[in-house]
Amino acid sequence: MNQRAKSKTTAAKSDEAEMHILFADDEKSLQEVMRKELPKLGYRVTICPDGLTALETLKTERIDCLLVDLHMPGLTGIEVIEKAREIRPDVEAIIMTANPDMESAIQAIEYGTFMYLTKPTRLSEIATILGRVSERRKGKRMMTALMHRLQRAEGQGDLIGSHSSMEAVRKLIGRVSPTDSTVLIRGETGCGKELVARAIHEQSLRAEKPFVAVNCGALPETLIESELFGHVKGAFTGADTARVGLFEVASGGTLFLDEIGELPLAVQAKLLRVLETGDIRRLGDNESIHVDVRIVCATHRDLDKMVGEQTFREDLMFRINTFELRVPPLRERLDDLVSLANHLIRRNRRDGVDDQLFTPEAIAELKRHQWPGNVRELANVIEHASVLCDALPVGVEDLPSHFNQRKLRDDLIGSSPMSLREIEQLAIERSMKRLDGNKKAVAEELGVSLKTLYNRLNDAAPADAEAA
Ligand SMILES: Nc1ncnc2c1ncn2[C@@H]1O[C@H](COP(=O)(O)OP(=O)(O)OP(=O)(O)O)[C@@H](O)[C@H]1O
Repeated sequence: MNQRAKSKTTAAKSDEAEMHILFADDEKSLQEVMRKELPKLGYRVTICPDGLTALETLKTERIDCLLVDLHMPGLTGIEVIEKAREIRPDVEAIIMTANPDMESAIQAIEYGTFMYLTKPTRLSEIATILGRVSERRKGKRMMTALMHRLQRAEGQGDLIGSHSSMEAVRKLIGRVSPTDSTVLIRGETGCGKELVARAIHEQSLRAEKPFVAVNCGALPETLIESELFGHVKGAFTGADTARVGLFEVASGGTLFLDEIGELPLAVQAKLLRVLETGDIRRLGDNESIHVDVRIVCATHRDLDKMVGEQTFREDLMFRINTFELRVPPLRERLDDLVSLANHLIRRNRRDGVDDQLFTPEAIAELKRHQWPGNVRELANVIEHASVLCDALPVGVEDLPSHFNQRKLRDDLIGSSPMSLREIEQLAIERSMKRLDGNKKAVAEELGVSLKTLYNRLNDAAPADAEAA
């Protein structure tokens, strides 16, 4: 075996010792070679003398990769792959044949075969190909893991809320999704504009194609153009390699331009041209490329006012607001707060009883808040609570300190008269209890220096404080 094959052997062993290969071939000598050599490459191997045995094995064993001969007794390699797709859709497949022909090669492509090899095949070549299969599987697994993490962080993408204003939003999404119209989503920060954009994409005919979101406000002005349209090598200082822009990445799908109001005027002009012609030009390129992308935009800014102030182009405004959709702020649909809070806590916690995830006091506190940061602010509050709360339901004491302070104020207003000193001691006691006696955190929460806190604790219990 050559050096390259050797290095692949090591990689396979460390990266994916468990890749299970089914080798099917009626040639005895090849069976023996594979039985001996594939384990040396770090793979598990099952040998089958014909296609039917291969199929039976596929039903009972967790096979990751098929390495099959084209012409075998019983079933051909192509037939094995075709049937394998029904049993294990994610199985990778490699065909080997001493008699290659165009028809079987085309069929192999149709069934998503990874490689069509002509015999005799060197072992080093097989080692390299299996290494690539292993890499591909690793990439797929990583992608699945990332998707899970993203879903855990962002939720399943369900649009929660049964308030009439949300029902209206849902209805509009249903109407506009199947069309290719450009949509402008308006709403305050954190109210769910991106979630609405995703819903439009998912209910559209483009659902299987990419949904690409770009925050126009988060990119430096110098980078926006190359980010959106791409650039050729050497287009500007630092452009060492060519880069594909997000318009091309989103090809066939939806491009979500978040915070469109932040786009500089020069880029607004270019965007307008792209929307009118469907053609983009990479920076530094003379050729244009036609792209088929649906545009959905969002903003929390007053674009009409910006048009009046000439910071947003009127013609672009007319182009993007073919269809407008307003997502209501959370304070206008507080009836949805409980279902949202329940949904959000389930991103982090599985324990507790479904309809008792918050105490009535905690819900009352949450409902009293004005939520300037909307659902995103609520999501942050709930995340905070889910970390602090030992066992559900979440109580007022698990909410961030400003909720507690409001509770303290209400308690004090309703209590019998107290001296200022008593009120101060009460506030300290509450914070000490809540923050497990962490004096630094207590001082921070109460907005006093650590020294002042120690003085007050000394005033209350000189002997204890000295001992501490
Ligand atoms: N109706 C909803 N149901 C469930 N989760 C929601 C809802 N609305 C918003 N969220 C959640 O709140 C967070 C903020 O939502 P999103 O990013 O869609 O808001 P946005 O309006 O696009 O924010 P920004 O203005 O900052 O871009 C996300 O975690 C999202 O999953």
